[in-house]
Amino acid sequence: MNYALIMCGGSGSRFWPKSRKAYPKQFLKPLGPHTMIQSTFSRISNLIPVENIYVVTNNNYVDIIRQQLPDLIEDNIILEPMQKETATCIGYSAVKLLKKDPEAVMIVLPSDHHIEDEKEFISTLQQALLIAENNKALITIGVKPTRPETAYGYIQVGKKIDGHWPIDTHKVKRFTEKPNKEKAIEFIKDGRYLWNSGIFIWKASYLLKQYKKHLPDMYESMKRIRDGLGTDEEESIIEGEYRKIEGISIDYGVLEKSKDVYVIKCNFKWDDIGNWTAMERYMEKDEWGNQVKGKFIHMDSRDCIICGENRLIAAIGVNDLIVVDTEDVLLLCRRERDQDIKELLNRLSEHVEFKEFI
Ligand SMILES: Nc1nc2c(ncn2[C@@H]2O[C@H](COP(=O)(O)OP(=O)(O)OP(=O)(O)O)[C@@H](O)[C@H]2O)c(=O)[nH]1
Ligand SMILES: O=P(O)(O)O[C@H]1O[C@H](CO)[C@@H](O)[C@H](O)[C@@H]1O
Repeated sequence: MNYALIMCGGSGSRFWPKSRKAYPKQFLKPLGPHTMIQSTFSRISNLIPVENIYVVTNNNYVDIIRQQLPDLIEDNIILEPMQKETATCIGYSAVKLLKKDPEAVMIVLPSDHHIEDEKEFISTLQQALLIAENNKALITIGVKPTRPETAYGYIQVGKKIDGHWPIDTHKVKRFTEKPNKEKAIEFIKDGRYLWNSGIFIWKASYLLKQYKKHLPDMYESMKRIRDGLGTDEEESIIEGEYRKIEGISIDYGVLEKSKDVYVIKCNFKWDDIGNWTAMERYMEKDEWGNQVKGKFIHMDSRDCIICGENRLIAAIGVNDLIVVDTEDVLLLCRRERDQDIKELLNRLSEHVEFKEFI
């Protein structure tokens, strides 16, 4: 059977200070009337019946999820004892699904994507499910790149698959997660690369075989978790294994290493609302190139992203700044350094007196 797994345990640090550890970006509405997790859930429920939609998260977010997704089945919340990156949350979820259904095919979805043309999205995933069900394939959805973004994975597209696959599918020649700027520019010039959308389709059993090969320690942990499911020690076994696991993302852990990765190019509009500069694609520019939400007055200030709340933001002669104002935190960041917000939060966490602001 087919299942959807929505990953919803991240803290959205690059979207700080609007996104906070206690209330991360997937629960916010940066682009419209619904929160990002609500849009993700309603989009996929057009393909996967609600009984088969799962959300993997941790205890911090359960109440928000229940409140924001009233249609999500209570038992379909998979709880991680701590955050250990995407390979861990996907592997653990695969083990849980396999316990219920040894033939489970899973669609893995982040909860912070913006997608337009939902019909095309559903139709692409439908075809991908058919391929994954019948082949030893890790399928990714690829996006035509438009800029040398360093926050994404890059897929070098290889040979087209001949045979009876229901949609144009290519072998992935090489997968490079988050290249540096130089490499990203090279990939864009080359023209044979796609971005990795972060949406994956595979058989849960086949994915775990790949863990055995490429993440053997994690695989052993997953086996012990599997054996513990349904026993009195289930909770403590899961927690113990999670403590031991060295967290890694699915991209570095499996996709960069595996020889069985395939890509389907998407024909729907896709975006990752991962950081503040993502907002520039959705905010109008004034004649100075400033993009403004909230109350803003300026003299001679250009190309700034301004996100205010209640206070008036006033600027004189500043350029290329991201300004995000909230009730208790004001962020000032040069535009090209917005990925560094993650590092800033690491530094914040070293100061006990600033803990409440994370
Ligand atoms: N359950 C679970 N979800 C995760 C984990 N890490 C990331 N996610 C989710 O996976 C998706 C993609 O992750 P990222 O874009 O890296 O999101 P993030 O970690 O919240 O954001 P940054 O802190 O800015 O990197 C988001 O929907 C996250 O909520 C994890 O360890 N467990
Ligand atoms: O967790 P991150 O940092 O958002 O990166 C993941 O998602 C990107 C697309 O959103 C992908 O491009 C990456 O390859 C990766 O899967």
